[in-house]
Amino acid sequence: MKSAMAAKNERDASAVPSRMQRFASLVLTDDRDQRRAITMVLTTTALYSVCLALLAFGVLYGVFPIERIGVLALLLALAGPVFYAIIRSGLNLRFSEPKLAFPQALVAQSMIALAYTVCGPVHSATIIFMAVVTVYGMFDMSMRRVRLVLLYTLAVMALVMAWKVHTDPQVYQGPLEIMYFAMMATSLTAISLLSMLVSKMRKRLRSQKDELAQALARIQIAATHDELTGLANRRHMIALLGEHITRRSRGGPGFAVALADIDHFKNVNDTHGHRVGDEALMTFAHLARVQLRSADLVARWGGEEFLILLPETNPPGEPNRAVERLRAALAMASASDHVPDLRIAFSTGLTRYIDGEPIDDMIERADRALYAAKDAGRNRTVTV
Ligand SMILES: Nc1nc2c(ncn2[C@@H]2O[C@H](COP(=O)(O)OP(=O)(O)OP(=O)(O)O)[C@@H](O)[C@H]2O)c(=O)[nH]1
Repeated sequence: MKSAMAAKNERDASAVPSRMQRFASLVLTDDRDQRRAITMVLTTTALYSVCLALLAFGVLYGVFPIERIGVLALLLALAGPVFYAIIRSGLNLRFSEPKLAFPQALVAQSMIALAYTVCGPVHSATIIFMAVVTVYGMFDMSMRRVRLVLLYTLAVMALVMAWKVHTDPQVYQGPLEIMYFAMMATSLTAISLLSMLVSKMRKRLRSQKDELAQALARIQIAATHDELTGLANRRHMIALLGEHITRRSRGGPGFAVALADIDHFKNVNDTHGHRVGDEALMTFAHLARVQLRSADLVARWGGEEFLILLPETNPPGEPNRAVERLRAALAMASASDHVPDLRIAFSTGLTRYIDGEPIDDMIERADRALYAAKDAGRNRTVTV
């Protein structure tokens, strides 16, 4: 069996980030979205490195002279680090699309167009990289931006091809260039259409995810709150009491509970109707929120009964004062807009939590105190 010390050391070790994690934090940052953006830049940088290696290979075997590819090589070497620096510094967060997929796609297509003009006999092979860029954009660009990148690419390539046919007809032969352009336009348009479909699907998925999150939040509120008064419900209050008991067992503050029951509530319903009765319950809930301390928690325990959790804060006796403040406020306030003269009062059973006792024992004691308050003439607090 592991010693307590060994287990503690293990826990401590897992809390300290490993060297690898620290390196990843440094290079990729700890922000999830920024990490995704940087990962994309690093991937394209790797692709640019492969292109640089291919250029070096071409120069080495005399496919094209070194002076012709100088500018392209410089751009390929700079593009990745420049985008990395922009994103790593957080400058990208100022833009509407922080991943910078759109400008990166435009830069990539421009470099490929440049490669097309300098790669001599292998120029037609560079077109394939344009398809790669379009596929990349699929996951991060809106439909509008995919369309813009396509139009930009086709326009630039039409100009580049026409210019090369005119200035270097030996290598860039008119009929062949027309065929290359047609093949490129067809494949890029097809990929862009697919890209737009994916973009549409992503948008739909995102809105469904948002709707689900909202529905979940609504369900959580419905499961923990009372519909009429908006107060915590009995189930939620039991969970809150459990949390306070756990905190207390770990040396946290003590607390008291007050079980409050509206006096002669049946009369309110019988005399003025259920709707006015509901309004009276809402008035109680509203004033409880306003009059109790911010740390106090109120729940509708059932019917016209409410449970107030009163954490013990200095000075002692404060819980009782909070309840009496609520009593005084209710005595002054109209309980219903429909019956302006209607006032409601309540009786309270108040008790402190005794360390180690089960929740039910404390509630039972508060209930007994509540009955004693009713027996003693109502509209008062009995503390046990
Ligand atoms: N309008 C309304 N009435 C409710 C609701 N829940 C419970 N009640 C009513 O609350 C009344 C409770 O009546 P009783 O238990 O006899 O208590 P009481 O009339 O307040 O008498 P004491 O507690 O002895 O002062 C019943 O008439 C219930 O119908 C509710 O959500 N809305």
